[in-house]
Amino acid sequence: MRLLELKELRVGYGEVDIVRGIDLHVEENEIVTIAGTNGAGKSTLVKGVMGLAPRTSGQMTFAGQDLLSRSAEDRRSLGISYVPQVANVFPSLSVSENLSIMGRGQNAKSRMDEMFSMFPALGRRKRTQARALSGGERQQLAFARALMSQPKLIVLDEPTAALSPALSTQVFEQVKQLLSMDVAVLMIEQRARQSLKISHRGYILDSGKVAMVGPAEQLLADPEMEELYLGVHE
Ligand SMILES: Nc1ncnc2c1ncn2[C@@H]1O[C@H](COP(=O)(O)OP(=O)(O)OP(=O)(O)O)[C@@H](O)[C@H]1O
Repeated sequence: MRLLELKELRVGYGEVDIVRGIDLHVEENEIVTIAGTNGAGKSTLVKGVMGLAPRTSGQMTFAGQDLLSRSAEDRRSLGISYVPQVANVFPSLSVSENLSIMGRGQNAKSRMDEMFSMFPALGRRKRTQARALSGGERQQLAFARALMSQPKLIVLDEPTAALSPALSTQVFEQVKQLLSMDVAVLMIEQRARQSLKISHRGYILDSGKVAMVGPAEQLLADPEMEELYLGVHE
């Protein structure tokens, strides 16, 4: 089933449209990469999806329900979780506290236990303040927080941005594992090659528009893609 569907989406600040008519979709249990040039509008696009941009127009549905008319909070309640690039954990709270404040209802405790089995490093550091975690552990905590509400789609803004190549490889492995939790992933990445390798499909943005789109293996094999959009960060 088609989860997220954007048609002719435009997102802007003030007078200017940064995202200028984008069609994009994410199916259930699919990993989709958004890559492209600096300033192409990748973060602005996902802020538009999450209801965090000042001006958004076009069509946007989630599991068939209109998103544009809903608040950011309602969008999360429908089953979309967002992991921003920065400020994605509370540094002064412990690992457990970071998770428990995201949990709702009676399932919160068992969901936390699931998170600790999925991310054993967090299970070993339950009482540690988030600010004392390593970069990789902090990113795991950000994922775990986003998963607490049992979303159907998780939106990641450059999850490997501040990480070494070795830690980035670990993060990509963890993103792949999310599929086993029945979660689809929409991920912005500068490390486009690595990201496409674990994705089903990709969208390459340039100046607020989709420059290239297709199955990940097709994009990886495309000489134009190689020349224009790959290789800078790898
Ligand atoms: N809050 C804002 N107000 C006005 N303009 C903004 C705002 N945030 C971003 N922009 C502008 O929107 C354009 C696209 O930014 P955006 O962060 O979406 O690009 P990006 O593709 O995610 O880039 P990067 O890969 O560098 O993170 C940039 O020209 C940026 O200056």
